[in-house]
Amino acid sequence: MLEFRVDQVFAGYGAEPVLRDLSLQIPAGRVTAIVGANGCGKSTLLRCLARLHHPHSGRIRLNNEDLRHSSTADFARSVGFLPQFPQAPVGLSVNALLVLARHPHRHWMARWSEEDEAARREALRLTNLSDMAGQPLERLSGGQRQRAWMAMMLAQSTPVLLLDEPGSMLDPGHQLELIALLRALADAGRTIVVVMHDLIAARHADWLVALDDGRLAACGSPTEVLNPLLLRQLYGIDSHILTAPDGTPIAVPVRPEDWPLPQALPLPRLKLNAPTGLQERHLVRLLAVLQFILLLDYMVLMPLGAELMRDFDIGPARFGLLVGVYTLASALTSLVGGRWIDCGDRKRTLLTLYAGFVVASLACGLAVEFGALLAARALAGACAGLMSATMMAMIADRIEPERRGQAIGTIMSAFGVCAVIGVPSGLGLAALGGWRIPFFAVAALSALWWLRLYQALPKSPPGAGAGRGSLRSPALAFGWLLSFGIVFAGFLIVPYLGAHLNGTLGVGLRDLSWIYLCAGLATFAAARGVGRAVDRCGAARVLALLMVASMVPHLWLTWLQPGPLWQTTLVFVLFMVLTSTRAIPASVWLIGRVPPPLRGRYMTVNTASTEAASGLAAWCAGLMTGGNGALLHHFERVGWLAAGVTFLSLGLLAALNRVGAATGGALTRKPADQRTPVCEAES
Ligand SMILES: Nc1ncnc2c1ncn2[C@@H]1O[C@H](COP(=O)(O)OP(=O)(O)OP(=O)(O)O)[C@@H](O)[C@H]1O
Repeated sequence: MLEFRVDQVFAGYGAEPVLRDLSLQIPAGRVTAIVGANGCGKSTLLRCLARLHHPHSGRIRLNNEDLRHSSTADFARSVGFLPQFPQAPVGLSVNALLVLARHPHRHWMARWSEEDEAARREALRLTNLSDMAGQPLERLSGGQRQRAWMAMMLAQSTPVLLLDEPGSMLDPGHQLELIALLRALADAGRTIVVVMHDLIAARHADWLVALDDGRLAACGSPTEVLNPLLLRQLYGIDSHILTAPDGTPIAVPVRPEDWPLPQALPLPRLKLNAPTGLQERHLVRLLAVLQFILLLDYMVLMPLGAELMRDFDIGPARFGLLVGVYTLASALTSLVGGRWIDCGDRKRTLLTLYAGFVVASLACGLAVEFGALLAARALAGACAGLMSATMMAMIADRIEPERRGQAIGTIMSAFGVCAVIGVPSGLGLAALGGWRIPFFAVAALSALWWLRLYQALPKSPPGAGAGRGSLRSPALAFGWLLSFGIVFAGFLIVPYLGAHLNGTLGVGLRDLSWIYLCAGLATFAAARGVGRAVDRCGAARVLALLMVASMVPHLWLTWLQPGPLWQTTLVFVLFMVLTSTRAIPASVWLIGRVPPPLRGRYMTVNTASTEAASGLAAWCAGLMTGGNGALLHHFERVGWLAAGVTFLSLGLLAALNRVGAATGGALTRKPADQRTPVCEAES
């Protein structure tokens, strides 16, 4: 058995020594671990023991023989050295490495002996590499490669092994295997010296050598050496020393309280002013105006509710039908037309639908009886539903996920602009010339914007809509259900706001314009903020927050009794802001869960789902409120229902998020053809 003695060694790479006056003993037939902070000289000491680095002064002896005087061949047969970062030529197999390892034992003319073969097999067996013997090293993982180098050390059959961090890349199982192997080798009489950082593994050594800045800080058994004072000296850390079941000490490092926390600079935020940002902003602006016109057509009807009910002599239920038919038609055509939307160029599709919408708006203004108005609203809804889905698909095709919140926020801020400028101007026109004027105005505006889109809207990127695949996934279907719930809750109340404010709360048409103005301004500001928050904090988190908050005005507004105008305005604004901005995180969240090839069709069905929700909600609320003329009854019940549906939707969101996270993990293991078509889920 061989032991090392190191006497007053100074060693280093320049004028300043790394090892300073180092004296220590490395016992024979034992496992000795060298520990210490980065750069304290552990590898330098190991290289000195391996005769690869010569001390400036002092001496190192192996069994009383000065290393400087031992023969190279004898030393190679006695001491094996595994450096921290061993290198091998490309293509060298594990087997070839083991053949090289036997070199010191073979005469240059000698054939591969039985002894060599036995050493090779034994090395492969002990490192669990028999199956990989033919593999080139570069095809092995980091840990497998480390085991191959360990096999090389074993094949050398030297009585001394010097190992520099041999287990740094091993998994816990292979690390335990390595420790057991080192123990077995030491028990069989070999002297093992191993550099390690793992203080938990270090407890398995027989002997610890602790270096501090090139000097010996301590040596002895792990129980003697591992103590908080020494660890503080070596690493500047606090520690707890626990006792393992086998009685050995486990050092648990603890970050000292006085250490300053590292501060990382935040990543620069991606802005829309990148080269592609110009095109993106252009597209977003074009679609935002289009969204404004669609919303104007839809929203202007609601504050005209009281007037329409009086003019056509209909109750809230039939007015609910008037609102609902738009959304139901939109839902039906979205269901039927999904595949068509994905087939051709999206610009052409959008313009075709938009032409139908212009005709429908005109027909609304011209309607002389309730049936004609109903049919015109149905046509407008049918076109608008497919247009919304096409717009969302265009956004998804062209705008990166990290900027979608802002893009969709901008498009949806059209709601605020619509409430600020559109609806009050529409109502102003209605106050001057009756309810038909706003529809004529919408038709004229639509015709103008049709021309602008024809001229400026970019064509869809090649293959953007050519998606194949199945939408039949529970995860996707529940996404639609979530959209349904969110929209259903809002639209139980939204269509009756005009009637509620005007009929029940006694707000005049002029005041109504002001209230819509305030709500529009607030929504406009909030939509853009919510879009930015979505990009920064994640869509699911923002959506959950808005859903919880929106339950308050759902109840408050529907319970509200006639009172001061400021109070009505406040509740109304709160309601509009919290209810309408929920659509921003909801859309971003949904789009993010759908693989790109399925987006167009998915969003069409989603539009169908939301339109069906708004139509059904308007109809349900109409039935619940009953009453005659413009007066609503039991509107507070609608508020309770809205809050309840929001609460259930919140639960669904939480469940989907959990399932999404689990599915995301499963995606990597399932074969491609079995994958659930959910590509990303937010935490
Ligand atoms: N080839 C070299 N040339 C010059 N300086 C070197 C060389 N190798 C190591 N050093 C220096 O010697 C010092 C000790 O290095 P050494 O590799 O022995 O540290 P170590 O304790 O093994 O560190 P680690 O835990 O990070 O592996 C370091 O400051 C290092 O910069």
